[in-house]
Amino acid sequence: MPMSEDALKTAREQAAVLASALPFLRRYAGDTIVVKYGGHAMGDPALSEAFGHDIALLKLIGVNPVVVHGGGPQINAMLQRLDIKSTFIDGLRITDAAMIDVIEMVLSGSVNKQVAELINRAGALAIGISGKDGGMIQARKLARTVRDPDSHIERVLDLGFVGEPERIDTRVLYALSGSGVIPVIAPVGVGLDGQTYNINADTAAGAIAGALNATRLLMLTDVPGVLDENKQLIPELSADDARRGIARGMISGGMIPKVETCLAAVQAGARAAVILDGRVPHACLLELFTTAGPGTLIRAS
Ligand SMILES: Nc1ncnc2c1ncn2[C@@H]1O[C@H](COP(=O)(O)OP(=O)(O)O)[C@@H](O)[C@H]1O
Ligand SMILES: CC(=O)N[C@@H](CCC(=O)OP(=O)(O)O)C(=O)O
Repeated sequence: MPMSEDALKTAREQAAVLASALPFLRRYAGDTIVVKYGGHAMGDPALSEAFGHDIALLKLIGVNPVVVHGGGPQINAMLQRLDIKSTFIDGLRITDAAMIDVIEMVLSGSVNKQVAELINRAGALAIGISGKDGGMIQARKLARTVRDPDSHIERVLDLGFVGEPERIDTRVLYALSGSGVIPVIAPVGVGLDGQTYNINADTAAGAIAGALNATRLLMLTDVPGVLDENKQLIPELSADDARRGIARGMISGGMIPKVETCLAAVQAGARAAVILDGRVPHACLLELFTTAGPGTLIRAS
C-alpha cells in the first residue's frame, strides 16, 4: 500500500532531523560523556524512560557514556521510614554511623539497579556498580571549613562519614566501557582503612569526569540551570562569577556542590560542564546534538 501524504511528510521530517544531527554526531564520536543523574530527576516514569533511551542511543552512535547517579530523595524516604532524622550543610548530608549503612544500601542497591535497568530496557548493556567496586572511588573524610562572618575565625565542620574522592582508579571504567558496557555508578567511596564514605553525587561525577578527561560533564537537575537573583537562566558562568555567586548567596544549597564540581572537573581535565534541566524530555540529546541546548555552561578558562 502506498504511504499517505502525512506519513511521507513525517518520515521526511524524521530523516531531516537525523541528517541535521550529523555534525554533532561527528563531533562527539569516541568521546567520553559523564552524565550525573540526580535523584529528583528520577521521579517521573516517562522522563526516566527518555533518559534511558538517550544514554542507550549515545552508546549506539559511538559515544562513551558513563552515568553517575544520586538518590537524595530516595535516601530521605528510607531514613524517614526508619525514623532517622538527617540534616544538610551546604547541600551535604551529615552522615553518622547509623546512616551510612542505610545510605549505602539505598544508593548501591535499589537506586543503582533501577538506573541500570532504565538503560538496559532501552536496548543497551548497562551494569550498575558502587564506587567501591574495583576500588574506583578512593575517598577520605571531607574536611569542610566555615568562616564565622563576625569573628572571621575558621572552624572545621564534622560531617561524619561524608567523603571526598581522593583518587579515581579508572581501570574498572575502561574495562567496562571497552567491552561495550555502560557503567552506572553509585556515589559511595572507600577509604584506605576500608571505611565506607557517603559522597555527594555531583562531587563523585566531577571527579570521574576529570579522571576520564571527559569531553562533557552533564549535570541533570530539577531547575533550568544556574539562575540569577531574578530567577533568569545564566547561559555561561565563568569561574570568577561562580565563586562570587556562592559568596553572595545567589548560589546556595544543593547548587553549591554542583557548581563547585563543575569548576573542579574543568580544572581537572574535563573540557566543559553543563548544569541542565532533567525535567525536559531528552535533555541529554538536546544538549549534545542541537543548538537549542539549554542549561548553564562552565568551561575551562
Ligand atoms: N542560583 C541557583 N540557581 C538554581 N538553583 C539553585 C540556585 N541556588 C540554589 N539552588 C537550588 O539548588 C537545587 C538543585 O540542587 P539539588 O536539590 O541538590 O539537586 P539534585 O538532586 O538534582 O542534585 C535547586 O532545586 C534549587 O533549589
Ligand atoms: C554527602 C551527601 O550529601 N551525599 C548525598 C548522596 C546522594 C546524592 O548526592 O543525591 P542527589 O544527587 O539526588 O542529591 C546524600 O546523602 O543525599
